[in-house]
Amino acid sequence: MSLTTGQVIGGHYEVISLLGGGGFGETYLARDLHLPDRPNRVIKRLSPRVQEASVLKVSRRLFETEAQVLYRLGTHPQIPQLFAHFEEAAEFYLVQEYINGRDLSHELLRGKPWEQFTVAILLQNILTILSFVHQNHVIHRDIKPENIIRRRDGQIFLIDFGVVKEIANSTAIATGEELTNLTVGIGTPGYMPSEQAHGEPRFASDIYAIGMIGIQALTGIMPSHLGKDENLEILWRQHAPQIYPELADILSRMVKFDFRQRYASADTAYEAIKNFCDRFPISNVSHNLSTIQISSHEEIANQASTHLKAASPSNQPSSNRPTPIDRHMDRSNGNLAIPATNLASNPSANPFTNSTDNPNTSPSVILQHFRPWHIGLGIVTIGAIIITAMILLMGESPKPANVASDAEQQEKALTDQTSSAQSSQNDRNPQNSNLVNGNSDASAKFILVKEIGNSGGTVASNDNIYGVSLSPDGKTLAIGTSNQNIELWDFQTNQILQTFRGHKGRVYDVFFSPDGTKLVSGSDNREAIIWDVKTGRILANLEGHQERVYTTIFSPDGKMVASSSSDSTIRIWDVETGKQRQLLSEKSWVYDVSFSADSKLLVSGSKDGAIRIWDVASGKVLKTIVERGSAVRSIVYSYDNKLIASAMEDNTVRLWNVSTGQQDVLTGHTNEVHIVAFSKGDRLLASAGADKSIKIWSVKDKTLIQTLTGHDRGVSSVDFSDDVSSLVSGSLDGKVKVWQRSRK
Ligand SMILES: Nc1ncnc2c1ncn2[C@@H]1O[C@H](COP(=O)(O)OP(=O)(O)OP(=O)(O)O)[C@@H](O)[C@H]1O
Repeated sequence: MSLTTGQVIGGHYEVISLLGGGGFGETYLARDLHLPDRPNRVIKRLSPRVQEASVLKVSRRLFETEAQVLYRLGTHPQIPQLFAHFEEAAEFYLVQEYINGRDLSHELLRGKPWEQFTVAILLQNILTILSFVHQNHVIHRDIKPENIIRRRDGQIFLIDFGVVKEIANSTAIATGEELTNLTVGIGTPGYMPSEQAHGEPRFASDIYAIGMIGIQALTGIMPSHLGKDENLEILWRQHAPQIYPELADILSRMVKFDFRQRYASADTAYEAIKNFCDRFPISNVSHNLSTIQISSHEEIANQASTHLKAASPSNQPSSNRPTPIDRHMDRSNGNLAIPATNLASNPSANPFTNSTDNPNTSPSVILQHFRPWHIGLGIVTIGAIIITAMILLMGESPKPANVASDAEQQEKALTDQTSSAQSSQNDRNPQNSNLVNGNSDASAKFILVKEIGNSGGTVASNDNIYGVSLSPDGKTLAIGTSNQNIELWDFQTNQILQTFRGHKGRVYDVFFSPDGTKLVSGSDNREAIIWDVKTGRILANLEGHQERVYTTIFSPDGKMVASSSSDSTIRIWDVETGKQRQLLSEKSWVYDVSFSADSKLLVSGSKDGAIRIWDVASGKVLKTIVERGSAVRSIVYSYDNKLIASAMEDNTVRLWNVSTGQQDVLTGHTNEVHIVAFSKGDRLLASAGADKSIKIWSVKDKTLIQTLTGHDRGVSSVDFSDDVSSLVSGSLDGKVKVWQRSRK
């Protein structure tokens, strides 16, 4: 007989409602009357079918054993905690933590495939939990979307261990060859491999189930609707033609018919996905004023290694169960797994719509992110400002440690300023024609003067900066962050001015309109948004991209926005109406685009190496400069439109002559180059990327002037101030550095 609402069991658990019932009993939502705030609990009732004393004795022993396993498993931050177990009236009860959220079946919608890196992150997340489960000698045996709950704050939980059994044979565990005798009938068709269906589940059976969830996410097709080939392998790849073959290979291996051909452990499957993410960074883009780079592998590695550490049994003794604060901190990892598709199509599924639930916004959590070194950083920053001020007063230039000696070898740089460049600068932004052109000093160099955004904002130490953009008047700095926020900072006083909240994914790009009144931004959640800078109001949601948006830029006339995406399209939008004007189709991810000064042309750079010039009005390709080659991470028109600079994955920077197609190859970076930016007037070119350095080049001489070092991770974005007195750099290290040009 079922329990009824209001019934109290175990002396203090009051039944609220029936959540469900499986072959082993029922599951109820209840509240604990003994605790002050009467917290919700999940109660599982296991009813032995036979009430004979001898059978009950065996059942009791099994229940006791299983409860001990569940206590252990519940020490993982992504598995519900087991609070109690008891027997009442010959029935067995488990009292578990209630996970307030929705299971993944609400996100894995038919016909709505997820973006591949979102899937990769989700799989890594689940595999880290599975690693912990397997280290505890447990095969879950029923991993499916219904048994993965996403809590309201975004964290993923693996549930339904009612069917798990401890595996006795520990020697077999190491080989992955163990059997268990309590398995028949457990599992769900579609997610259950053949060996499990035949009563012989293995650790690799759980890997199969996770692989099938990945395939479901990538194809939008229910596993039971997928066919099999003559070798009984799942036929699925043709349903996800857009994904990297390398990722497809990993998924195919996870779901191999023969369990011996699957990954040997959750850890090895996890490693394979991690390596994939390392090899294929999500995106890197740049444009003519502000530039961005997304190198998700670094984040994924960090997040996942955090999970793996947490997953290690030695790190998870029950006495060390994460505190509520730990769990808050852990939430940010779960956040990344939110499917773009789902969030866009089903806003109610967004666990962050309730801002009070977002741990990143609560002062206590911001305080949690505060570290002693922030004080040190503040002192260093203040010191740097004072020293710089003294230097400027005395007309002296320091030789900071982070300015490489090659800068000194390039003393002759920054010469030969051409008047044509000056006039093109003025053409491009007439209201700025009286700006001082900082290039008149032939020996000027950039030195680090301060860092922005380290206190008072929302950026935590493990967040990444993807985009920086200086307003045309040089007073405001916009920062696009991995925590989904855009921050506006007073560039002079280093005070935060505003935080724009509205993106539901990592903000990959930010860009001011030419008059500085608007900002456009793009995110990995397919969004592009135009904001009113003064009020922070959303002026337009630019809806259409099917995958992450790498670049969002205004045309120099301020009338259009161009956006580029991993959906292999470039879209041109009307700023006034927010409507799409043009859809330009590429053959692979478009990392970056840049407008010509007259707003009539657009140059694009893509993952397959294609560099094309498009006619904005007609949407036609006017010229293909390169058809295939090294991936182009960033592309930018010079202000006089005579040159195009590109940042390449082959560690080079290239300068293309637009009329002849000839190129100069600038070498010096020791890793992928992710961004390039011309200074106004086209005398300087800044490049930066995975080698953590920023290089300043003389455009005329094609020589290296200076190398700026100091960032701890890849540099994602750079922007010159219009008067070329400052250079701002943002990095995956979560820092924004300001480099000022000083007289020597
Ligand atoms: N710890 C939990 N927190 C929140 N909801 C839970 C928790 N455990 C189970 N649920 C929810 O309770 C419902 C019933 O769960 P249960 O585990 O009994 O699954 P079932 O599918 O009905 O049975 P079976 O165990 O046979 O799979 C499901 O909707 C599940 O999402």
